[in-house]
Amino acid sequence: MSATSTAQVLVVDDEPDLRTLYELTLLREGYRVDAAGSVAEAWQQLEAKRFDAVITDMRLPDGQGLELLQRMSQQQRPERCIVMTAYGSAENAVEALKAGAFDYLTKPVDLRQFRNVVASAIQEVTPARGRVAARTAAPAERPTGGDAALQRLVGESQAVRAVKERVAKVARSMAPVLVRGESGTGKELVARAIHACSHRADAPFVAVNCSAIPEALLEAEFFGAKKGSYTGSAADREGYFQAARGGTLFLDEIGDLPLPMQSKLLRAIQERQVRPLGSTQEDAVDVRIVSATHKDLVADVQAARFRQDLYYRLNVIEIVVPPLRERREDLPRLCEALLARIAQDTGVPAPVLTPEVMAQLWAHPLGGNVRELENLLHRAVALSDGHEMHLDLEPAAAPALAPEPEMPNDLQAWLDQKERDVLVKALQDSGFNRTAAAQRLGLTLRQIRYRIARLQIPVPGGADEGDDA
Ligand SMILES: Nc1ncnc2c1ncn2[C@@H]1O[C@H](COP(=O)(O)OP(=O)(O)OP(=O)(O)O)[C@@H](O)[C@H]1O
Repeated sequence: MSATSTAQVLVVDDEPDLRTLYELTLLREGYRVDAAGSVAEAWQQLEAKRFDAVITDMRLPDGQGLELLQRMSQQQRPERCIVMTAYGSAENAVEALKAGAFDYLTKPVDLRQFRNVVASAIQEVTPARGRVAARTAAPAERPTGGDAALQRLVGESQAVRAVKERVAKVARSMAPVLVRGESGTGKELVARAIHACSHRADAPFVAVNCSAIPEALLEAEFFGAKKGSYTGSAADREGYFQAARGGTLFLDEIGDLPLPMQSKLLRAIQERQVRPLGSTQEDAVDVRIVSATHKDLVADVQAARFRQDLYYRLNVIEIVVPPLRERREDLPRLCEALLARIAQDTGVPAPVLTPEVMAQLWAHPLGGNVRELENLLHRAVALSDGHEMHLDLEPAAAPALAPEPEMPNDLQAWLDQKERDVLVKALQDSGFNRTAAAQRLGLTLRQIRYRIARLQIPVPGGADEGDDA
């Protein structure tokens, strides 16, 4: 507590009474407090010194709190910024988080919440080592567990690197994150990495698969239940929100949450309080929400299957995890990492992955993404007779030639498909040696490259890479 007691806070509000109320509340917590009544005044103070946290009202006489926030982030100011928004203006809160606010509070501000939010903002700039050390060591602020979690996300493709950079960047705020991507792409790994890179890393990470919980139990599972509040509840029990206190709550398959539960979740997020089933009291909760879906939630919102306001709340920051077919260059690294993991789990040394097996994998559609790859390798290891590995793939690794239609109604598309099928087959047969495939089809290397690029056929190394010699 001694580190936080010297923390410096700047309060920006144009209403003198409220300003005094905030100042007194913070002084009582042992912070040093300065105050400003406008954007200009706040900026003057910020130019004169550094603070640990800035708390600003949204509407100020000479501008918006958001402007202050944007200016601070442009200048890479180290202060955590908390924004106070009018009740019901979800847009403002979301805007503020997107602009880099650490957190927001809705007015009228609940002082207990106010103290909690300021404390967690200050705690995050002031880890145990003390404030000065934390500041000078800004780039190392992320705990090393975060690096390990990022490394677990194997891949050096541009797409995966972008995901990792975004994870490291967004981990620091409280803003909710929605992770989108097909099944098996690694969304949960991303969520875990966000947690591990955040200052919540020492608190729990609670993963919930929303589609796996019977509807009747959802409320009790999420918010907890008092003894006897429903049939079979023999003791008080915590919900996920309480279990994740101080940490991260990962809501997987959020698109499968039934509408009534969506409303309850929205309320819990907005009010930061949950009421266990059968209880008269609300529990204050401090959790960061990371959710994930493989669905098109925008379409679900349009079809009234998903609440728009909840979508808006969850999707403050979006991370899209690309399917494996868009980052095939990661395959060798992924295979290596997955085989190492399998070897560790089974205690059986991993068999050698031959270039033939690699070519087979490369040509396989892998619609189930990394999870499918993992299963394939598991099976291959189990079936391998020792040294070399063999894959047991479905025969139709390449799309089979379609039966000839009587009359295509789009000739070009039909021809493209034919050409694609032939090229894929020739490439596969040659182990993805483009020179050999071209020769077989009577094309030059240049011609086959052009066709591969035009038809967007995924090949090892990409269509523009050099020769396959
Ligand atoms: N980039 C990666 N590096 C290493 N392993 C990965 C990677 N992506 C996914 N995996 C592994 O693939 C499996 C599936 O990943 P994960 O559960 O995170 O996917 P998901 O997108 O959450 O899937 P679902 O939508 O089906 O829940 C896990 O065993 C995970 O460890």
